[in-house]
Amino acid sequence: MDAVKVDHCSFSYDGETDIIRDASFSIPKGSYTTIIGHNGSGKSTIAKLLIGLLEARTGEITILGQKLDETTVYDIRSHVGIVFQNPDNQFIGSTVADDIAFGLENHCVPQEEMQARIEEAAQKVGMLDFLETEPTKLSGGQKQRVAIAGILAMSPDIIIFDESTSMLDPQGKKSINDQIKKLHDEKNITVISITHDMEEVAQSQNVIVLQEGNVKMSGTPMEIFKHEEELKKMQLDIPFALKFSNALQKEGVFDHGICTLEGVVDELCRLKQTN
Ligand SMILES: Nc1ncnc2c1ncn2[C@@H]1O[C@H](COP(=O)(O)OP(=O)(O)OP(=O)(O)O)[C@@H](O)[C@H]1O
Repeated sequence: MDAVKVDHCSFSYDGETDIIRDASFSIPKGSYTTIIGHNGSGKSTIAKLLIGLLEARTGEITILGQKLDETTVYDIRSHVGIVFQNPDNQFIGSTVADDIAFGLENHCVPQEEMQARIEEAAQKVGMLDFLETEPTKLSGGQKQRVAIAGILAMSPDIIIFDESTSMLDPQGKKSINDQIKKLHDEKNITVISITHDMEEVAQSQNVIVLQEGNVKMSGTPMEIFKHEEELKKMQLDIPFALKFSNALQKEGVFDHGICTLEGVVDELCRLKQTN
C-alpha cells in the first residue's frame, strides 16, 4: 500500500499563480523518501498539503488509503507527525518534558508509559539532561531536537521532516539523521524528509525532485544522482562520497559509483582484501 499518493495536485496561495503544478507522486508504506528541490520549488507547501494544513485546488491526496478531506483530516493527522523548519513555532509546554508530552497527553497515554516514552525520545535526540529546562532557554538547534523528540515519542506511522536538521551543528545533524534511519529500519515507519542535505538523500530509498512545483524526477538516489548536470541547473549537487568515488572510477580504482561514505569505505576495504 502507498503511504502517500498525490494525484494531479495543483495549489496556489493567491488564487492566481500555481505554486504546485499538476504534481503526482506516490510514497510506498515503510519507505524512506527524501524530497529535494531548489529554494521556492514548493517542498514545504507539499508537506502542508499532505497534512491538510493547505487544501489542493485540484487533484486528490490519499494518506494510508484514506482520501484527505475535511472529514478525514483529523484522523489522518493522528497517523502523521511533522517537524517543521522553525522550532520556535512548535512550543507550548513550560518545560522540555511538558513539551515532549504534549502529543502523548492528547492521545491519553497512561502516565507511567508517558514518562518512559518522554525519556526514551529525549535520549534519542541527546536532550535527556534538559527535561526540566524551559524551552525558551534553549538554542535553536536544541529546540529543534525537542520538537523532533515530541514527534518520536508519538510513534506515528508517517513522519515528515521539513528541513528539520538545517539548524543543527554537523554532529547533531548526523546523530538525528542516524536516528531517522534507525526509526525507519527498526519500526518500519514511513519517513518523508525534505532536505538540502545530499548525504541524507544518499541514505534514503527514494528521491522526489521538485522543480517549480512539479515533479521533475523521481527514483533511487543513484538514479537521481546520474543526472548531475540537470541537478546543477536546479542548484542541487551530488554527495561528496559520490564525487570521490567517481574520481576513483576515472582512475580505474572503482568500477561503479557509490553515494555513501560507508559504501566507499566498504569498497576500499574489499579491494584491499582482494589485492
Ligand atoms: N504563505 C504563503 N503565501 C504566499 N506565498 C507563499 C507562502 N508560503 C510560500 N509561498 C511561496 O510559495 C513558493 C514555494 O514555497 P515553499 O516554502 O513551499 O518552497 P520550498 O521548496 O520549501 O523552499 P525552501 O527550500 O526555500 O524552504 C515560494 O515562491 C514562496 O514564496
